Amino acid sequence: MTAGSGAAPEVLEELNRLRSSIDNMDAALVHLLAERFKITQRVGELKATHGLPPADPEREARQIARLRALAADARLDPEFAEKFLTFVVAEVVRHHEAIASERPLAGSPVDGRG
Ligand SMILES: O=C(O)C(=O)C[C@]1(C(=O)O)C=C[C@@H](O)C=C1
Repeated sequence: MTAGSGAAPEVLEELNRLRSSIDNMDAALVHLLAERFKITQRVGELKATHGLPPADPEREARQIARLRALAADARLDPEFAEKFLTFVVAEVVRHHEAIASERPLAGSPVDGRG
């Protein structure tokens, strides 16, 4: 059964209005994430070039604490905010590791500059 079938027309209109806002927010989230990944791509290249480790657990701990506080203020479940950040950062670290495995270190004989 389709959501809302059999419901009054005004209920279906309200459902459609709400869904339209959800679609806008989902689009905004995708664009925000795409911009975040563009920046982390540059971070990954910087780290790989200079031999820095892909993950920084202390930075992550500070980000989690900050996001949990922001979530609580915004009445979003802090557990959910932490899970979301952890999920995103795990993907970023995976990208960082891939970049590091492809890219020579700055100053190494194969970096093309030495
Ligand atoms: O800030 C960094 O060092 C990053 O590589 C970015 C980032 C993030 O996505 O926010 C990813 C991995 C690190 O463990 C911490 C943070």
